[in-house]
Amino acid sequence: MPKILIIEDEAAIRRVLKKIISEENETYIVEEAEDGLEGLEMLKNNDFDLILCDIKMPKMDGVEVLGKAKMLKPEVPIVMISGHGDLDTAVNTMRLGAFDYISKPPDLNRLLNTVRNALEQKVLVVENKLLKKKISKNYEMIGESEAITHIKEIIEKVANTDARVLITGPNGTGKELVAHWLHEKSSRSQAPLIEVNCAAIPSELIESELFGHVKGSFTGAVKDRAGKFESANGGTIFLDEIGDMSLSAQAKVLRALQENKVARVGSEKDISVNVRVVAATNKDLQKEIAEGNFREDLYHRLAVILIKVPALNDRREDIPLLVDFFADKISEEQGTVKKQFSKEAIQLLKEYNWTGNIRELRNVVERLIILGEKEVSAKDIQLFAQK
Ligand SMILES: Nc1ncnc2c1ncn2[C@@H]1O[C@H](COP(=O)(O)OP(=O)(O)OP(=O)(O)O)[C@@H](O)[C@H]1O
Repeated sequence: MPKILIIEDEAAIRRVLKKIISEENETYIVEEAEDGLEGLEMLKNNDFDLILCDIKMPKMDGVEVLGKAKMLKPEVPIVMISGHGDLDTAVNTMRLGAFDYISKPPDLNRLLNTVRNALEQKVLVVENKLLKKKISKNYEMIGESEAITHIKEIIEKVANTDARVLITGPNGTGKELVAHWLHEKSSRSQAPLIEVNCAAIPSELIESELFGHVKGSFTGAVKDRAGKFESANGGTIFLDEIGDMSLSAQAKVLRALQENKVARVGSEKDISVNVRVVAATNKDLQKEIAEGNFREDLYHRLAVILIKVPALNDRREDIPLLVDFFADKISEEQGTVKKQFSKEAIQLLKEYNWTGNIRELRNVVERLIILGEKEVSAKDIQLFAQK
């Protein structure tokens, strides 16, 4: 059922809007906020499908509410309500991402049409996003820096072998991307790539997750179950965050790598598997070995080929390409015209003090696209950097 939020300080207008909308369709759920602050608070805590927002309001005006709401939930369409004096502002808000505007006093037909269209578009945007996520091979590796070129060369060379690969690098630098490329470019690409996030699985469950179990082998093992190694048979297993794996699980993985065999928890029977192993970690495994947290023999088994993915700050020359790539993707996802970034803006992004995580760059590009003018300028970036 579509949920609509009206942010409007005049109680009389709120009442009229609510009455018209609720009477039009009884499945519409209409909620009200008296000012922008209250509206944003409600938006934070609830999922709305549409917002109607007045422009002139005390505490926080509608334009500011629009900017903040777009940052919080970019997919929710916002229709501005304009009074006599702020028609120009209303027109301008469309450039800031408003879906449409209506004038006070609201014209019944125009209001209902706008509400219908906005709700339809919301459904489309969300569906589109989901589809894109599903079908897009989200694994394009952007970059022409020396470091990225070197990584691409290694991938080309080793993808089609069964050599084990250990990928290291800080969080969010593209380790998972490298693993996907290795799989996609290998002769195993028709078989599955099975990912296991070793840090996310409690240590007492990791063995059963990786190797499976037989019914009754522990409380909760209600039936036989195959593990990830078996599921990945013929393909690749990607052991992400391997530096976080317990020592006892490491011993089991070592055996699987040495013998290409696994045994389900609670069973004596060995099962042969043909799996290529790719692992990744953001930890310094040499240090973990020195501290007794990681098995040296396992390290040597895993790190036949070592790929080090650099942090974003060590490959700043790729930032313009990445910004362009993300701007493309974001406009595609939002169904809007791609925004350009001025040369000066790109330069500032190149010099920005990043944490190194590429997700941060993507988020910043998305925010700038939503809040910036037709072309994102150096001023937009300076304003952003002050916050
Ligand atoms: N070279 C690149 N080109 C395009 N996108 C990239 C690139 N590197 C990373 N990304 C994107 O950045 C995000 C983080 O990448 P990824 O998940 O591969 O990093 P990670 O190192 O595995 O992260 P974590 O350590 O958090 O698991 C993803 O959305 C990915 O698509």
